[in-house]
This record gives sequence, C-alpha cells and structure tokens, in this order.
Amino acid sequence: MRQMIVGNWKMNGLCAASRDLVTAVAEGVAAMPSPPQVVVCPPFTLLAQLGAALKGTGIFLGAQDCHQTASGAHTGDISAAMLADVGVEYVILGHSERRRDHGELDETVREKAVAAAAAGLTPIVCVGESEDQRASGDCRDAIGWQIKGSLPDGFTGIVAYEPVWAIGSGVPASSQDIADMMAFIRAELVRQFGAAGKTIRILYGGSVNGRDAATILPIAEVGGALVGGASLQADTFLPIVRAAVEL
Ligand SMILES: O=C(CO)COP(=O)(O)O
Repeated sequence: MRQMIVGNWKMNGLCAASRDLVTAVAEGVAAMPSPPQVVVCPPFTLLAQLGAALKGTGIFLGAQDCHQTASGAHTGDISAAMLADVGVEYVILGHSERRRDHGELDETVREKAVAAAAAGLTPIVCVGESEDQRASGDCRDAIGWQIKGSLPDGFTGIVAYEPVWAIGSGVPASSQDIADMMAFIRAELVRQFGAAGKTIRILYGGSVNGRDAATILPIAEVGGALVGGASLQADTFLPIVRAAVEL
C-alpha cells in the first residue's frame, strides 16, 4: 500500500503564509518520483482558499473536525457536507486535543465518523493512550476501548495511533512501542471488522520528524504518518514525505 503522509496544522495558519506553504509543499512533492499520498489539514478558515490552491497538484485537502449532524442549530460548528462542499476529502476525528479541550467522547467520535462517511469524506479517527495509562500498563485496554467505541460498524476509514505522551514532545514513541501497538491495533481491527479490518490503514502520529520518519514508516502495519508541528514548514514536512518515497 502506498504510504500516506497527513499534515495536521492544528490551530495554526493565516492566509498569506499558508498559501506559500502549500505552494512549496506541492512543488516539493511534484519533484519526487512516485510520492506517497499527501493530505494537508489546515484550520477551517483556510479550507476554501487552500482547496483552490491545491487543485491539480495531487495533494488532498483534509479538515480537523466535523459535527455529527448534517445541519441545524449548532452555533460555531461545521458539518461534513460543508467540508465536502469546499473540496475536503479527509477529516481528522477524535484527536486527543479535541477529546481534551472539548470533552469529546468515543460515542461522539463514532457519530462524527458516520456523518463524515455519509458526506463522502474519509474519516481519520485518532486513538492513543495517555501517559498515566501507559505507566499503569493499561494502554492496550485503553486503545481497545477507544477502537470499539469510536469506530462505527462498517468503518472503512483510517485509524491514527497517536500516543498522547508523544504528541508535541519532540520525541516519537520507540520503534518497539510503535510495532507493539500497531500489531495490537491491527488485531483489534480484525476482531471488530473481520477481513475488512486487515485493509484499514493505520497511521502513526506523535513528534514525527524528517529524521525519525525513515525508521517509523517501515515498521510493520504503519501505513503512514500524521504529522503536527513538522507539517507547518515545507523544509520540515517535505523530508517526511521523502522518507515515504524512499521506502
Ligand atoms: O498530534 C499530532 C498530529 O495529529 C502530532 O503532533 P506533533 O507531530 O506536533 O507531535
């Protein structure tokens, strides 16, 4: 399976600089032989503008959340259909920062995944254990419950494994930890979805950088990376994309 590199810009990006960033990323990717699939997920305010800028580049547009209902009285929220309307094809759901900042529960994430798929978007559902859960040896249980609770029946999207303690720390999880958790997640997906669970792409996220990407991406079951901080500049994002080409 061709690898996928997803840039999650989080709450960063203003109009002018963002246009320059996606232009530089698109040029860099265009110069690579058989590049991986690249998805850029800017904040809502930039989606329409960057969607236009990315047309014809082969780079996909993603968003960072959607509401679980199609429309209605939900002040400040954005529906999946609104995202599709401006050219969005992927949506990150259940990121640990949304679970933390907005109290999102597995059940809501599951409803959002259903809404996203209904609007024709591919959900990227995030799971990951906290530092406490890892320290107490509960991380498999925690991830198992998140998978069970956050993925709807018939799920055909993407799962991102992002250990909360690795996000923004500057140090990714060790290769051994990633390999162990990837194998566990794959087994859970197969248990929940049968044969279909074998083909669900699993991304790793948490302090991925250009140096470590070359070690992380070849790990069994890793189908790509979900990149935060390093996706904010072309000169830190492109080496990660390149590491996926060189596999
Ligand atoms: O949360 C992440 C991507 O969704 C990871 O962020 P960092 O790459 O900044 O650790």
